[in-house]
Amino acid sequence: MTVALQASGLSKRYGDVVALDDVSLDIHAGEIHCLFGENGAGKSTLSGCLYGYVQPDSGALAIDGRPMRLRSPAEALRLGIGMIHQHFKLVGRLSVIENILVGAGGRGLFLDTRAARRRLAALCADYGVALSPDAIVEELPVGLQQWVEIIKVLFLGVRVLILDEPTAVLTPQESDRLMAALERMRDAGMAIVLISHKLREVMRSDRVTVLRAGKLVASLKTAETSPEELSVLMVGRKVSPSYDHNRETPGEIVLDLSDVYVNGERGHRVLDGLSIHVRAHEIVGLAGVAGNGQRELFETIMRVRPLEAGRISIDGKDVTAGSTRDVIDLGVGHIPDDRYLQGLIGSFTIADNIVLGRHHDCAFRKGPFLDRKAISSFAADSMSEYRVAARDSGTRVDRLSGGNAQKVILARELQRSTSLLLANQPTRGLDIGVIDYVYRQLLAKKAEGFGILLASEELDDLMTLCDRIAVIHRGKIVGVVDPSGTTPQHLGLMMAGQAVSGGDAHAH
Ligand SMILES: Nc1ncnc2c1ncn2[C@@H]1O[C@H](COP(=O)(O)OP(=O)(O)OP(=O)(O)O)[C@@H](O)[C@H]1O
Repeated sequence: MTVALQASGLSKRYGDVVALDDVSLDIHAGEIHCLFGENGAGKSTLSGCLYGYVQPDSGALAIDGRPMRLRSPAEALRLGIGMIHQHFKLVGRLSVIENILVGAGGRGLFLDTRAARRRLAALCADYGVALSPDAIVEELPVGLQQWVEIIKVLFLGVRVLILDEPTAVLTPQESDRLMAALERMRDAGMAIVLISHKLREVMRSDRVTVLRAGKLVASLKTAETSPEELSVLMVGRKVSPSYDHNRETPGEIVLDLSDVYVNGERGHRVLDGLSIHVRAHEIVGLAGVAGNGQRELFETIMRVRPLEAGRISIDGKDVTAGSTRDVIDLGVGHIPDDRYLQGLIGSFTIADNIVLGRHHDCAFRKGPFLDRKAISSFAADSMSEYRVAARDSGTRVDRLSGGNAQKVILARELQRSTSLLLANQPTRGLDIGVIDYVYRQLLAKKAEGFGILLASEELDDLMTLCDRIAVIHRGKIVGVVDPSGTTPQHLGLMMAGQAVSGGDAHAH
């Protein structure tokens, strides 16, 4: 097998944090190579070094056997190395073909539009993607936007493609399609580097490299390892948990939406007569393909969006005309699906993010002033409880790894809520050890008497945790199922609007 990309002795520090510690590995052509490891283990830093985005403090790279220094991503692209990031780098208001031409033009290639359209059509046919060249990128569902990114890079003829948690934003069906496409690229001789936290994807790779605390702990042929061995290598223990599912009788209704109609920014219906309720001691799942109104539903409950019609009450109080502050004051916690847009202020410290919205709390004030000492010590306790890996609570949140940033939101929202928790994709980007922790936290809150509304594109989350699962399609609840009486396949069909189930969102 030819080595397409070779790293030797890569090390990188950020202040006191050793993000990479003397890592050497070979990436072969014709191979899907997974990078696996806990949140903060160094996967993004390593892939950044392979793509010229991060400059290592020491170590070397060789491409096709020739020593090379990658000073920038543009240089990496010129040498045939492309990367797909978690946050897409597309121009939303431009069309698919315009985005592709911008990418190609940036590399100094002249491409006439007709030839580009032909090439786009051929690539779409090859990978079975239905992408119209004139569609406006921001109007496309996330799964297709990701394909624009991928095709933009394939246009440049890359031989090494690095993908940073590409399936985190995809439905199970879309993830499957993407994995199949990566296998085709591999079969065509490309080298694929895939960062993933999902064991079922990792097990589809050819080789897996496990990182722990910046060190390479193993580089194995996937066929010769197992999910159990990988989780032991990754976190130092076996993670194949079973959860205490206390199916107590649900209590009072803590959240009640009836016949809610909401319009989006462009005047179109985003919630279309939606009704759902959640009781105390109950976790209600919300299953749906991204973009079917989940985010709008959470924002509506948080009173960020105005209602056209309908009623919302929380803990028996009508909040239809209320404000976000009113909702927070009723003890509602909200874990949003986009941690950087809605959940955190990147330039603030961990401590300031953990007490965000609670600055008036007397526990954090000394007369008219903020009690910095109290805030720091509360934040330090939260960090150890939620295992946020960072030097101290004065670290800026935009310096954290994705999973650790998510833990900061969880710490804040789980601690400040008292009755109702709204969780939208709470496990996105988390490693399996942390997911296990989050599951236990949510079940503990349920046992305490919380009502929880949980949206997740990970059907495993819903099947494991929920008492009922409501399926949302085009802004409506199209059915409610008991997780023990359904299968992921049936849920998938309901999510696509192709199957119905008995019951409505008000059924228990
Ligand atoms: N720009 C930066 N400044 C300071 N520290 C950083 C920076 N980038 C990364 N780090 C630190 O380096 C370590 C490795 O981070 P990295 O993002 O590579 O981890 P990861 O394995 O990709 O994690 P995740 O699975 O959570 O995305 C972490 O402790 C992180 O906080």
